[in-house]
Amino acid sequence: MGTHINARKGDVAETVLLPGDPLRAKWIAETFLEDAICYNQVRGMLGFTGHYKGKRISVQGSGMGVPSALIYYHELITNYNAKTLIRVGTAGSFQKDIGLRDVILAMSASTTSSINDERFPSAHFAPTADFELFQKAVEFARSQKIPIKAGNILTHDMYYEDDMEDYKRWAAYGVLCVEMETAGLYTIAARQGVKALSVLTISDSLVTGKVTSPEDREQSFSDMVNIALNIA
Ligand SMILES: O=P(O)(O)O[C@H]1O[C@H](CO)[C@@H](O)[C@H]1O
Ligand SMILES: O=c1cc[nH]c(=O)[nH]1
Repeated sequence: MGTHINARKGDVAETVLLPGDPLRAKWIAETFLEDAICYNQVRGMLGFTGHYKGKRISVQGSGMGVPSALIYYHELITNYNAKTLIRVGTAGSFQKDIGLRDVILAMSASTTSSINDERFPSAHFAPTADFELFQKAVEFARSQKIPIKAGNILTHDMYYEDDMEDYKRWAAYGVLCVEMETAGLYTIAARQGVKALSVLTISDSLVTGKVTSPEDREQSFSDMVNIALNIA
């Protein structure tokens, strides 16, 4: 039914959690969802649908970077009728008071991606979170005493830069952290009239050089998943 997601129309829930890593999708489905069924294996980009507290939820890997992620966001919205898209991703800290495993809500996403240059020649669209989802996430995190920070993040096209000190330009403007998909998510959500929010966990720090393990990135960070599932 889709080029990159091969499922039947009703196989995907209206609410979809979106990690970049397909194995994080599998871990979320196996750890948090009841009766989870795998609906997609095309290119190994696993997608599952199950139930959380009685609500039908899907979780779909999206790959790394805006071009890959937009393929999955587009097919989920236009082929499978997804209405609420919540990214659950990792990010690198730009600020010294943001450390490993801290949870970040992306209110907006600055970007080095050129996806909107054609849409808005000589102008700049500001990709922004859905207010209702954002507000619910803040309320849920406070109720569970999960510390969060919220603000502008950077969606970068490159993980490895020539100058790894370049982050300081963004940090000076208060940008909290870097990842690689949210600006694409907020842009397509705005265009298609659906809700989107990115909930991120800091997996490494560009300030201190500290990193988490690959296993951590795949299989931990349950605070962000709990936030995403409970606002879904
Ligand atoms: O952990 P995920 O969701 O993949 O997100 C981050 O991790 C990847 C880079 O390691 C990029 O996709 C970036 O956005
Ligand atoms: O894109 C990303 C994701 C995690 N950490 C980074 O430094 N960059």
